[in-house]
Parts: sequence; C-alpha cells; structure tokens
Amino acid sequence: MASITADDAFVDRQRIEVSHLTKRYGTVAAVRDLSFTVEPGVVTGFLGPNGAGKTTTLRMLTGLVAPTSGTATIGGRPFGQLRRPSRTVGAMFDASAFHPGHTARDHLRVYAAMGGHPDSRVGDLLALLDLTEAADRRTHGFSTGMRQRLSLATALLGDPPVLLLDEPSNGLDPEGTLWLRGFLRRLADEGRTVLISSHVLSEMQQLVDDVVVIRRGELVAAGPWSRLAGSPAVLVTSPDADRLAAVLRGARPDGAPQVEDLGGGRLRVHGLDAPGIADLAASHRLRVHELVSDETSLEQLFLDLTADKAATP
Ligand SMILES: Nc1ncnc2c1ncn2[C@@H]1O[C@H](COP(=O)(O)OP(=O)(O)OP(=O)(O)O)[C@@H](O)[C@H]1O
Repeated sequence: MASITADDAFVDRQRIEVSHLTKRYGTVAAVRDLSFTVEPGVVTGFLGPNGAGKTTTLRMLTGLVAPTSGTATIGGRPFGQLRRPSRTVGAMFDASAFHPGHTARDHLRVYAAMGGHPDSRVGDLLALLDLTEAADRRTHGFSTGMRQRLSLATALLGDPPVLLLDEPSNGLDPEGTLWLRGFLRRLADEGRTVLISSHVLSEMQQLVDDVVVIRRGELVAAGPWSRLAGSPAVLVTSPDADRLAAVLRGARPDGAPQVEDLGGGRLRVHGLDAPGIADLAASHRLRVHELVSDETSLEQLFLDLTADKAATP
C-alpha cells in the first residue's frame, strides 16, 4: 500500500476532531459533551465499558447517525462534507454482516463497485489480508478471524488515510490478536490515522499508542497510553524477600520505591523497574527467582477510570 506523506497539510486532513459532541435517543444520552482529537501516525484506542457510547461516536464520525449537538469531523469536515468519503475514511462496524451466500471476492467486488474503486483492489486486498486461499469460499463458513480480516479489507478498499474500526479484536484468538497488532502498526507507520474501539482493555494494551477513555458517554481520560498507565508495578519472588524489601525501601533518598509484602516470598514494587530491582538485589547478594510486570495494575486502572462513580461512596 502507498505510504501517506506526513507533511502538515496531510496531518490536518487526517486529524479526527470530536467537539462537544452529544447524542440523545429520547431520554438516553448515549454521548454527552464529548471532546477529543485523534492524530495520524499512531494507533489510538477508544475504550469504555459496554454501552459507554463508542459505537454511537464512531457512527457520528461516519455520518450514519446525526449528532444532537456538537461536531465530529475528519480533516475539519463532517463526513457528509468530505469530497471523496470512501477514499478518506474506511470504517469497520459489524464483522458478521456479510451476505452469507457471497464469497469473500464477491463481497469485495460489490463494495469496490459501490465505492467506485478499481476491481484490481479486490485481489490486492485479498492477498494483503491473507484471504487469497479463501477468496472463493462463501462467507457463512468463515471463522471470526477471517470475518475480521474481510471487514478490514472492505474498509481498506479506497486506500483511506483514516480508519475507524469498531471492536476489531472482538473474538480473535491470541494469534489473531498478534496478527492484528502487526497489521494496525503497519497502517499507522504508513502515516494513517487509526482509531479502534474496544471494551476489553487487556486486548488493547498491546495494540495502541494513545487512548481515549469514555464512560456513560463522557470523556474520562485521553493521551498517550504510557502517560496514562504510568509504569506498571513489578512482582518479585525471592527467598530473601524480607531483606530485599528493606533494601528497596531504603534504596533512594529522593523517594524510595513503594514495596508491598504479598506474603510467601512475594513483593509488589512500584517506582523501580525490573532491571533496577535485579541490580539492587545482586549488589546486596540477595536471590531473586522471578520478576514480572504486574499487568493487573493496568486492568485496575481501567476499572478505576470507568467505575460508576455514583456507586462509589
Ligand atoms: N439506536 C438507538 N436507540 C436507542 N438507544 C441507543 C441506540 N444506539 C445506542 N443506544 C444507547 O446508547 C448507549 C451507548 O451505546 P453504544 O452502542 O454507543 O455503546 P458502546 O460503547 O459502543 O457499547 P458496546 O461496547 O456494548 O458496543 C447505550 O445505552 C445504548 O443502549
């Protein structure tokens, strides 16, 4: 696929801007005064629990749903005012919505014709998404991973610089998730804007650079994933845990690491990374049997961010 040149004009044309966006369905406020921006060249995760308003926001960005108020623009224009919408934005919503009697090739041909894209794109995308062998099979027998890849191929027909993908990792096995990670990374490295939604944080941790987190239609956090998550805690297993804890607690005058004794020779350490802990232990001739990053702290962060504050005393 062609690379997207990242000059300033291009960056402006590819930036997603959501500003004071609100959508009400009767008495339900699906999205409330939501504002955020999404930049090209990175993969941005759009996170929130079920019913948070992610799909509604993506639908407003693609002109499928009209906002009650506020704006959702791509390169400064609402979807309906884009000059060449299907060559600007590729969207993937429900990966099960294929005509069951169509083959993968039929499906892409129909969409290529509708979007005015050359038929040659069909073969190219089947190859790119690793679907060449399955191209002439009917989609009703496709696995989840194949459906997701066919959906991605459909979104990419117009070679768009902006991609909006609703739950692309839904139902994928670890191998499929790994493949998706590489594929999205490549799209972002080509300079594209890639926004992907999910309600499962653990799937996103490996996939995204930036995050936008919403809860009940409202923004709760946005920014680089690393800044939001901070550095994860480290879990240490050591037969010398007591002595190691004492050494760690006295490690630095300018703020020693925080050490939690989990019992059974296990410690949870905040404020010092695994190499730092290993070096310190070695310099005091203390044994360390295991050092792992505590990913549950990231899960907890997401739960804290999206917890229903009304339910918290
Ligand atoms: N067409 C509609 N009519 C009425 N209510 C709707 C409609 N579409 C969405 N909603 C409501 O708006 C809220 C947000 O839904 P939305 O599908 O955008 O959330 P989501 O974050 O995508 O959730 P999920 O992770 O479950 O897909 C929910 O309360 C939902 O029931």
